[in-house]
Amino acid sequence: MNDFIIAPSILSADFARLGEEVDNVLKAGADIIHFDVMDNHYVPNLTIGPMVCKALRKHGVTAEIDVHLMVKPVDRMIGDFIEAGASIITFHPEASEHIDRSLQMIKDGGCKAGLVFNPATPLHYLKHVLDKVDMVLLMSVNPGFGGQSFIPGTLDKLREARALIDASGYDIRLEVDGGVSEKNIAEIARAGADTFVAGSAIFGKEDYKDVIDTMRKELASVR
Ligand SMILES: O=C(CO)[C@@H](O)[C@H](O)COP(=O)(O)O
Ligand SMILES: [Fe+2]
Repeated sequence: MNDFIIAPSILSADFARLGEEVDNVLKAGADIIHFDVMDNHYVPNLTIGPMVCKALRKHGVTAEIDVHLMVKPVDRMIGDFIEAGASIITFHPEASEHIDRSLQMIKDGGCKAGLVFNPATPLHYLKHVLDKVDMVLLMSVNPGFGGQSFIPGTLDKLREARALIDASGYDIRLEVDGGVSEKNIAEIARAGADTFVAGSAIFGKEDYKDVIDTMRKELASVR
């Protein structure tokens, strides 16, 4: 896997041609697929569930599927996504009654586990579960919709999260989600992110390879 991971969010893909869209974006150089699950309860939008994840696997997708759960309660969905072929499952700490248990359920199912932090959610939820976390995802927009603008304060939070992860000694990826594009990806990487979710910036363009190549060129200037 690349040092920097580009994870297109299929929220901005054409759902009527989802299998083809995923194939195309992977062929264009994406590393993994970001899969946004919204329940119209934890967030004010409704998207896709485990059946769609399973369908992508059946279609032949072998890349990692990074499932971002924006649902409450969380635990009921974890088993279904493990069974559906998820590779990484992340959830928001406010949406789980028992964060340690939810993380353990994901790990027991053989998936990588992660916590997602909304722009105003403090990082302290991490402190006692660092050993169970493979991914820290910082939201750089309020969750619920694609196509929003990157909240600049996320850069400081990324620096804080990077320091915390490095000090922990654990192998934890730092992902950022919301308003990421070829224009700001280098600055975001310099703040400490290594995994980049981008929905509208990729699927909003005709040529996915061109955007992903530009993102990689920008990232190459960072390291
Ligand atoms: O989780 C979410 C939104 O809640 C994201 O994954 C969005 O889908 C990102 O879309 P862009 O901001 O990149 O358009
Ligand atoms: Fe997401």
